[in-house]
Amino acid sequence: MEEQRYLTFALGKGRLAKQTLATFEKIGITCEEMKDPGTRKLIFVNEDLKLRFFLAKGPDVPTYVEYGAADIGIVGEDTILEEARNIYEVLDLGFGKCRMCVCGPKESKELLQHQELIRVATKYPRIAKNYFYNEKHQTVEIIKLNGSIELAPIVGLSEVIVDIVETGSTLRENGLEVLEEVCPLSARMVVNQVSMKMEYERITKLIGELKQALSIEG
Ligand SMILES: Nc1ncnc2c1ncn2[C@@H]1O[C@H](COP(=O)(O)OP(=O)(O)OP(=O)(O)O)[C@@H](O)[C@H]1O
Ligand SMILES: O=P(O)(O)OC[C@H]1O[C@H](OP(=O)(O)OP(=O)(O)O)[C@H](O)[C@@H]1O
Repeated sequence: MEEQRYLTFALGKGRLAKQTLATFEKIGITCEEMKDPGTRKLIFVNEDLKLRFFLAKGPDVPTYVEYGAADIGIVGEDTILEEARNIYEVLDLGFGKCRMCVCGPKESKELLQHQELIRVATKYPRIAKNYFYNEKHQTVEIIKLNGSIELAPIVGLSEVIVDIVETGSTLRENGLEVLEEVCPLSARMVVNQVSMKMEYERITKLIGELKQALSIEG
């Protein structure tokens, strides 16, 4: 019998990692070594199940999956939209829920309503551009930042931001508010296009098990 090849998973390192591992545990996929917070190891193997896991920066997950270095990835919908890679999005895992929003001081609401040429600071230039240009047909100046986005309107770098809102506490503590909602977000499973064909049975079985464990309909 032909030996089964390893299925490789790329998992986002940050906020989603813990829940992703907990979800896999529910369907009997464990990787104890990976849970060691002190480890500097980057890749983990489950010999029995013929699975490999690695942790990567969120925005790199779709890249690994597109090139086939990973068969499967778990990453936020925001990252999938921003990276726009050729990959299949196969499952909404239902955790990591948050919203992509246009935020700012309440005075900026009027600037949005009057379609003024405003500055928009964001870590997500593609999502921001799509929202303002294709959905709202508003010309804006997009300024790319890499973090602490809420600072931008406070220090006068931009009139608004496009950023993730979860509890809303970062906005509240900085005197900002949600002005418009761009889209809801959650963690997704993505699959390499060739792997989907070559490993169809294993991957669809995995999707079925995850759906059952997470009580996802359909
Ligand atoms: N409050 C939140 N802030 C940011 N992301 C959140 C939040 N709640 C859920 N998420 C989801 O979790 C994913 C991972 O978030 P995380 O902050 O760990 O990664 P990142 O923003 O890509 O990394 P980094 O903070 O290292 O730049 C996001 O892409 C998003 O889908
Ligand atoms: O609505 P909340 O629950 O307050 O969460 C939203 C905040 O969390 C994220 O920032 P993160 O902590 O990832 O830091 P960063 O801004 O440096 O990316 C996001 O960019 C918001 O700033």
